[in-house]
Amino acid sequence: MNDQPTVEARGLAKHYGGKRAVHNLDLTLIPGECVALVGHNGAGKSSLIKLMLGLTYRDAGQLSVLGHDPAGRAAAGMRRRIGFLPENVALHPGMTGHECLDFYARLKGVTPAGNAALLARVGLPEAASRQRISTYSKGMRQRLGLAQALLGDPRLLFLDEPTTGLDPALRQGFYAIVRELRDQGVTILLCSHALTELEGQADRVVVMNRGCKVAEGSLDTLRMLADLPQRLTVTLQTAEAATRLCALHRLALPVDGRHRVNIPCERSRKLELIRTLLASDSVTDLELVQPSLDEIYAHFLSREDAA
Ligand SMILES: Nc1ncnc2c1ncn2[C@@H]1O[C@H](COP(=O)(O)OP(=O)(O)OP(=O)(O)O)[C@@H](O)[C@H]1O
Repeated sequence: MNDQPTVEARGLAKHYGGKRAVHNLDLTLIPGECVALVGHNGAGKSSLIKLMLGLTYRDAGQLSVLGHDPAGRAAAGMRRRIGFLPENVALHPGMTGHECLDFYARLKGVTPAGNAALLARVGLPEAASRQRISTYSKGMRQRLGLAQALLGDPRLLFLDEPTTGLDPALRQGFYAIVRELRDQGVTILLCSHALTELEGQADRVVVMNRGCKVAEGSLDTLRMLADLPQRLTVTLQTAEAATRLCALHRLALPVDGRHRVNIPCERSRKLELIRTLLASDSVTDLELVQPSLDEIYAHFLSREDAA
């Protein structure tokens, strides 16, 4: 597999009037990786994608996409090798799925010969592709949007909130296609707010806030960097034992009536605490709960806000 970066950005910046959308951003994407771009609304994710697509021009920095400056003269050829699924994909309601895909194939300058296979690949049955888009469910529209993004076998794929509104089965199907593409060497940049569903899907996560990259790494790396306390969920035999444990750790009393107490615990003190708890006869169960991805994400954003 070719390891030349698909995207290389150095000190990238974009302003809209006085408003900072992307600031001093460095980013490298290589073939065969799926990178998740996460951040609050207005963090600059779409602005970054627009720069990489050559839809807007940077104010500062260097940017190379598939070996070209996306704002340069040779960019049209480069764009043919990029697929883009916008958050709100524009599909003409009066067209059938087939007609719509043919239309986008012509726009992109690729042959529509493989369109039927492409529709089958994204799970849009032949009969459905002959229906008008106005009759489509959200899942069908999203699958057609993905087929549009896959036209011309792109080497680089931008997916903006691709799973919003999809049921769990469709989401799984969607990620199966993403994994297949990644294994074929396609670079995938996926914008998402749904961090929990990225576990096992994204090789790397880039966290953006107010136009800046504030953290980057695999989910495990981000977990380690955040170093948030884990939590021990302890189940006790009696309400009295639960009350005593709460008092010992200065915690609020359990409210679910199941004698379960959640004790936050620093990684370095975990084993000591577990040993003490196991020595007590009143403990009937013990579970170690890791900080959720949403908590890790909130940690990086709050750290930046404080700075
Ligand atoms: N065309 C534009 N004109 C003026 N300001 C803009 C324009 N596009 C984006 N912005 C501003 O740039 C900042 C970054 O916006 P952007 O759409 O890139 O964020 P985002 O992370 O994609 O948000 P979301 O998750 O809501 O899609 C915001 O403050 C936004 O208001």
